[in-house]
Amino acid sequence: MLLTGYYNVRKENLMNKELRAVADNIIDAAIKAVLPDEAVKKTLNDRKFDGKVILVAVGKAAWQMAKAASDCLGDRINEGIVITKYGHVKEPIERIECFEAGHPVPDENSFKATQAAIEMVSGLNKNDTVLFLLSGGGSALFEKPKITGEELQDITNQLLACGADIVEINTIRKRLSEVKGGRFAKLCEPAHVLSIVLSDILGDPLDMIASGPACADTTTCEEAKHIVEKYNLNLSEMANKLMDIETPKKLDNVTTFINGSVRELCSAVSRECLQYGYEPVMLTDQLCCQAKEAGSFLASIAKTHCKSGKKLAYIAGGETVVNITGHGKGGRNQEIALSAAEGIKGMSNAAVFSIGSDGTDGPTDAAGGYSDGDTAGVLKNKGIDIFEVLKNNDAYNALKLTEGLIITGPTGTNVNDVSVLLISD
Ligand SMILES: O=C(O)[C@H](O)CO
Repeated sequence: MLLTGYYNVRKENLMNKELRAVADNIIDAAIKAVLPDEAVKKTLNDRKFDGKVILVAVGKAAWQMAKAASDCLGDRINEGIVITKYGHVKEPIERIECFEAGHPVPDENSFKATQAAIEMVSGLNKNDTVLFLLSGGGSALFEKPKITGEELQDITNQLLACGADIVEINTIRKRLSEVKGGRFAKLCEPAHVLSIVLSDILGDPLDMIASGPACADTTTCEEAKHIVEKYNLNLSEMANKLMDIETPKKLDNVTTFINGSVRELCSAVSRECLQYGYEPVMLTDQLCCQAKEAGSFLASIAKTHCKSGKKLAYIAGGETVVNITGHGKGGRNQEIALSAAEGIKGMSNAAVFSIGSDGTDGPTDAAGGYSDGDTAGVLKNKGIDIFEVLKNNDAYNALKLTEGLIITGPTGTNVNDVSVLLISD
């Protein structure tokens, strides 16, 4: 079954149907290859548990990870809880209560579900295990704030708008929370926490992924206070005081396995490109520049190699950023595809696609975008200027007109983004 929505839409605007079909097939297969199921099962297979097993799964991939654990351990799991984003629970899982909650800003359901998880892990003893399945998105979904919910939402909005990176954002989040920065593992004591983590942060800093609820914190009060000052954050007296309280620096009850990251996504894309006869060239798995720059860069590579007579696939994994200057609709992957469109204009053998592996790019229903040599011309004929669209951050509406949106729905995984330039012979 194809995850991508391309086959459900009209295609007459697209010049290169073949490249689009290849792109869709690569995306479909690569996402399946980075679903967390096999990695979760591999970690759990043959593992012996003494006492109770309580499953707590948190993040955008929580349902998928919990389902894999449940398929593997069956009734060895006593009870459990899934806390994931709205629309991400696929079906009930036996013995496991599934909650959906707010992302990227936590909401009442995040708080309610987290309280239920805390109650589930309290009163356990030394022989019991908390099976903690963690993926990105967890910072918003898993939260019991030390300040009011309203203030936490306000500070989250300030952090998301001020240009702070995820490490800075999560350094602050940890101090405002009863569960982040290793505090959830403390709440599980004396039970053992077996933590399986899917990374959505470049370089896999364990204590930063979903703000590290079961990981000793490496950040300090000084760093937190510096971030407050740097971005001129508006904090209440209470929130300011919390910046002075240290998080756990050592945890004795946790074992952690990292089971997937953007490297696996890039490798999966690479393997799929080979299947279609495209020689893969891995540019980076640490892409972190402006989305627009990444798109222009891929287009420049196309200019150099489009006459090589070879089938080539240039792959860049990571997570780009968008500086919001307009009021349009879009996401970083859609901006990459659209900004590449101008540079590959008129090339009959080049296409660029870019997707978020979780299936959500920005606040849209698209996972990312696709453009080829025809995209810029189609938009021009409709009187649309790509530079103006990018200035207004409106890539979604432009790509919709060229049938360049890639729609997968929630995928069940979350290992950053991948962008690909395809050049056919
Ligand atoms: O939840 C979060 O904090 C981000 O997705 C990074 O892991």
